[in-house]
Formats: sequence, structure tokens, C-alpha cells
Amino acid sequence: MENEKVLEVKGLSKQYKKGVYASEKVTFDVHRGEIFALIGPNGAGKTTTIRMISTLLQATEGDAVVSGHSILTEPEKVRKSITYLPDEAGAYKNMKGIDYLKFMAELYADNKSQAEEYVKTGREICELGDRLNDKIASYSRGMQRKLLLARAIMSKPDLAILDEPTSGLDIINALEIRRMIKQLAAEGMSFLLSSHNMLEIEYVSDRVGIIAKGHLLETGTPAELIEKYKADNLEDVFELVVMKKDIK
Ligand SMILES: Nc1ncnc2c1ncn2[C@@H]1O[C@H](COP(=O)(O)OP(=O)(O)OP(=O)(O)O)[C@@H](O)[C@H]1O
Repeated sequence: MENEKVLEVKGLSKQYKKGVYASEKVTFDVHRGEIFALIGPNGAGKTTTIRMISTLLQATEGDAVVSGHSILTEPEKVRKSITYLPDEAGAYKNMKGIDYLKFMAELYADNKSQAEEYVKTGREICELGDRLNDKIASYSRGMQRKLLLARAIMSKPDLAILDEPTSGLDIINALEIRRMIKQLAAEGMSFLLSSHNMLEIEYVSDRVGIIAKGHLLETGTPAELIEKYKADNLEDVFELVVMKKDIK
């Protein structure tokens, strides 16, 4: 189904302290095969929103539904439908890359043959070749990031939630990752990304949501928003929306 919603975020709010909203009534959808990016300045509420959707943080109000499952009532089913790659994720440095993929595949898979399938996919995605037989401690930051991304995607979840997917990667590696995300989306995987890199977002996302001070201020395709704000690029849109709007 082309317009099938894989994620419905319905008025999600979080108060870490009573009366202080880190995110307030955030509402948006992600369709099957769509790449949706949350963009916003530091402290806007991106990670808070993503962690609530990932069932790692309890929402104060609202709900999110992933592949028909509510984070409130069916969090374990939600966890089966998503993978989450945090910005500052680390892998076990003393493990070999291949053993890390096998270990994670066994955690996520329902049986041995599915685990083997995941590892095969993970090997292809990370493109680390023979280096998979080396300890992760010997990898560059880019290689570690590729391994972690492969881990997040090898199970082909309905929704992959990636915080700053290309952070720390050089141009070539970042390009490869973006192409991979687009290809997987074309095959039907949905993505929720968070990023500060506007060029990346403009290139890779089908739609973006601009968030500041916990409020989702705008959603649309990069082209729609550029047109609406008579801007030259998404960075200008972002500045206009975040700097010029009077947010309480
Ligand atoms: N555990 C916590 N306890 C109290 N306040 C928190 C906690 N985590 C985040 N906050 C606050 O909630 C707000 C939103 O933070 P969040 O980390 O979601 O922003 P972000 O958009 O992900 O920022 P960045 O781009 O810097 O990662 C900030 O004001 C932050 O200080």
C-alpha cells in the first residue's frame, strides 16, 4: 500500500520537569518507504521525541503507533518493528566486527536461519570485507559507524530510526550511506532520521519536520518548504522558521 503509515506520532509530549516541556504535542506520520527527517537546533527535542518512539523513554502525554502497535500498550511489538541507532552509539571494542554482527543478529532474529540471513545482509551493507575479522578497536570512526548502521539495518525493520546517520564520516562514506538509505527506502523500509546537516537532509529526505523548543513548527517536502518560504535552500528555510517564529 503506497500510503500505508508505518509511524503515526500523535501529540507526543515529554516533561522531564513538571511544567517544562522538552517536546509538546508533536504530531507527524511516516509512510512506508518514506525517509522523514527531524531537524532542529541543539536542545530542540529531537532525541527526546525519537527516544519516546523507540520505547526507551516514557511519554508524558500522547502516543505513537509503529506498524499498528502502540508504544504505550504494545512496546515489545514496537521494538520488533524498529531499530534505533543513537548518535553516540558504540560497539563492543574487543569483539571482531563479524562476531558483533553475529551477536546482534542472534539477539534480534527468531531462529538460526534468520540470524544467518541478517549476518549475510549486514556483511553486504557494511562493505568491510576482510576487516570484519579484525577487532572493532582497530576500526576508524567511519568503519565503526558503517558497522553500526549495518547492524541497525540488517534485520530490515519496518522503521529504522537513525540519529545523525553519517556523523563523523568522510564525504565518500557519507555518500555511500545516503545512497544505501535511499535504496532501502525504495525497497520499502521507512526511515526516521535526525540530523544537523541540511545539505544531507535536502538530498536524502522525502519530507522533513522542523522542530524547535519542543514544538514541531513545519512539515513538508524540502521543495514545498523552499517554495513556501521563498528560500534558496533548506538551510534558509530552517533559519526562517526557527529564528523568525515567535515560540513561547
Ligand atoms: N534527562 C533529562 N532531564 C532533564 N532535561 C532533559 C533530559 N534530556 C533532555 N533534556 C532537555 O530536554 C530538551 C530537549 O533535549 P533533546 O536532547 O531532546 O534535544 P535535541 O534536539 O536532541 O538536541 P541535540 O541536537 O543537541 O542533540 C533540552 O532542553 C534538554 O536540556
